[in-house]
Amino acid sequence: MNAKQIAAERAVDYVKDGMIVGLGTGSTAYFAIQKIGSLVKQGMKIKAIASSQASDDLARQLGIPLLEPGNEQQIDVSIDGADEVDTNGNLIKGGGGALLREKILATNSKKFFVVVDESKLVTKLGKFKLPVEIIKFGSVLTLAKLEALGGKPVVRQKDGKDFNTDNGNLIADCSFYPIEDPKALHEQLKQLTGVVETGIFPTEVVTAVIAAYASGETKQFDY
Ligand SMILES: O=C[C@H](O)[C@H](O)[C@H](O)COP(=O)(O)O
Repeated sequence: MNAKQIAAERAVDYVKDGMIVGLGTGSTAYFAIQKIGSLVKQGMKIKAIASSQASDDLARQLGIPLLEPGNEQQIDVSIDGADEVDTNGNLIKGGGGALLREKILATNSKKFFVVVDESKLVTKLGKFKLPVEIIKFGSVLTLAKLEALGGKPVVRQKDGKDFNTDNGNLIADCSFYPIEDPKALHEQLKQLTGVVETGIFPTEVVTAVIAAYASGETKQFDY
C-alpha cells in the first residue's frame, strides 16, 4: 500500500454509519473514495457530496449515494488531499483545479481531514504555485492586479488551451513563496474583484492532517 492510500484509509476510520461525507479530489482523495465505496457495499448508510465532476463520476461508479446538487446539507466529515501543508496546518490546495468546491465542502463540515504523503509537508507554503480561481470576464485586468501584488500569475493550461474549472473559471497559478502569513495573503487576494477563491485553506478549517511516510508510519496532527 502506498503512503497516499495509507493516509486516506486512516481518515476513513472517522466515517460512521448514517453520515454525510464530503469527497475531495485528486490522487490521494481517490483512495478515500474507494474505501468509502467499500463501506457502502458492506451496507453502511452513507451519503456523499463530491467536490468535482471527477470525484462525482468515481463515486457514482462505486455506488456511493450522492446528494443532489443544490440540495447539500451540513457535512459530518470531509476528506481531501493537499498540495502543501505547513507546520501550522495551513494548506495550499487546487493543484487539480477543484479548490472552490473543495473549500465549500471543507468550510461546511463538522470535521475536515487532510490526507497527504510526506512529500506535501513543508515549513512555509508557496513553493507549490498558489492556485487562484478567477472569472474569465476581465481576466486580463485581474491578472494585472495579481501581478502588481508580486504574484507572477500564469494562466493554467491543459491540452494547449486555458484550463477551465468545473465552475467555468480560470486558474491563475501564482508565486508568493515564502508565504509568511497565509491567512493575510488569502484575505488580500479575495478583496480583488474577479478573484473567486484562493487555494489557501487556513488552519482554522482543518480538524487534522494525517500524513503517511514511505516507511508505512502515519502521524496525525490535530489543529
Ligand atoms: O484541486 C485539487 C485538490 O486540491 C487536490 O486535493 C490537491 O491538488 C492534491 O491532490 P493529490 O492528492 O493528487 O496530490
